[in-house]
Amino acid sequence: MTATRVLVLNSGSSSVKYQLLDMRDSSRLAVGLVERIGEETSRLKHTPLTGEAGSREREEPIADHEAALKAVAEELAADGLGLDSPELAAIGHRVVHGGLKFTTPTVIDDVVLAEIQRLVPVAPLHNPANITGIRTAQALRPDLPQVAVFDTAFHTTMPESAARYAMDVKTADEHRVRRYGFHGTSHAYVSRETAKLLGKAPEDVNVIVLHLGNGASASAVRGGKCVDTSMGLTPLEGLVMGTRSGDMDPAVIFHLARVGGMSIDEIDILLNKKSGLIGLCGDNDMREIRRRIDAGDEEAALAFDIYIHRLKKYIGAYYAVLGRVDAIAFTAGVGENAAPVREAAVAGLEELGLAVDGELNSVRSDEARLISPEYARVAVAVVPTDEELEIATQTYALVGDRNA
Ligand SMILES: Nc1ncnc2c1ncn2[C@@H]1O[C@H](COP(=O)(O)OP(=O)(O)O)[C@@H](O)[C@H]1O
Ligand SMILES: CC(=O)OP(=O)(O)O
Ligand SMILES: [Mg+2]
Repeated sequence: MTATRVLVLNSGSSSVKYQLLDMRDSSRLAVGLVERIGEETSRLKHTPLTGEAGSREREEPIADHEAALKAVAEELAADGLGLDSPELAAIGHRVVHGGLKFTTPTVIDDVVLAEIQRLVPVAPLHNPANITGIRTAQALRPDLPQVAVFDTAFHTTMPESAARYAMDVKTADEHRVRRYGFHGTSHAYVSRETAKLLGKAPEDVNVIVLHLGNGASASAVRGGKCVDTSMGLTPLEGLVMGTRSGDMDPAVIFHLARVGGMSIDEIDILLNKKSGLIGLCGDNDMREIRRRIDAGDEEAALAFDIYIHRLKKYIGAYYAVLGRVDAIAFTAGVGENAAPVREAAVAGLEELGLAVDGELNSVRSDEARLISPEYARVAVAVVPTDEELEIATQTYALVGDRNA
């Protein structure tokens, strides 16, 4: 039997998203999500897509990523899609930080795993979860190729002028301090899908991709290659996010330490987990923020305005970096669903050829679509991301033929 299935694991700081795909036609056999790992009650939502059965949910304490993955394996087995299947060709893992070493998907061995471990200090919320996911999957199927697909890989084409910070070169090099960028799998997929939507080859289009999830980043993509992105050494820089501050004067940190008496670890937690939208108004979910704004809540309205102001600055900056922009693509949870964010982000930018058609913008759909009016010089699009499909495609391209 030819093994044609790939299991994809996207382990986040407190969640695991997973998909089992059949790569003969890239169809999904099962999808699911484990949330609130390590909290009092965790939730596992599993959806088999092979038969008539609908989604199943489990609410129980799931202590860590190892327990989460074991629960996922049980759910898959209950549908006859267990990890012991001979049809499984590989397991693909999202790995957030790959430094400069990993520019392509990579079969994981001890050396690769050690390098991912070495990068934990620059992706403290993400790489540890990725490592646990890999180790647990290896224990469940030691015979299978495990492939790492790195968030940083797509950004390794950035020129030094965009990737380097303006600081002492020796210190920067010694500690590998530079812009790496993240969400690269999404930026790559969405920029390609945007070209497709325009009926053009990726080489022929310049796109600004706005990946607005809980973590959020922007990228400038010229002819299919990333030339700048908003996240930096770590996923803290750039846009206002659900719980992360994004850009600020680095001296804020010295001030909080010297004058505020805070420790470095306290400041780290403050800026990564208690800032952004949640720090500004107590909520990090854009749905809740919009509901509060509609009810007249001024704190939520200011948080929204700060979020949009930053987003607009990046649109302007990347417009200038690219010189010519063919499309702006909104993606991820907020970008795909929050019409008011899309409308506000391009409001007033008609001189740049940017506009959003109110009616098109209000349509809800899972399809990639244009939301700019016919006359606009620059296409504005909503392009759903699919990091799991992209990871599965890259994984199977690397190891699929080993099994043929
Ligand atoms: N219908 C919706 N309207 C507005 N915002 C939404 C909607 N659905 C999801 N979101 C936003 O998307 C975010 C999650 O995005 P997602 O891309 O899944 O993030 P992550 O992968 O970082 O967990 C939520 O926190 C919420 O702010
Ligand atoms: C890198 C990053 O910020 O990822 P996420 O949005 O999944 O937190
Ligand atoms: Mg995400």
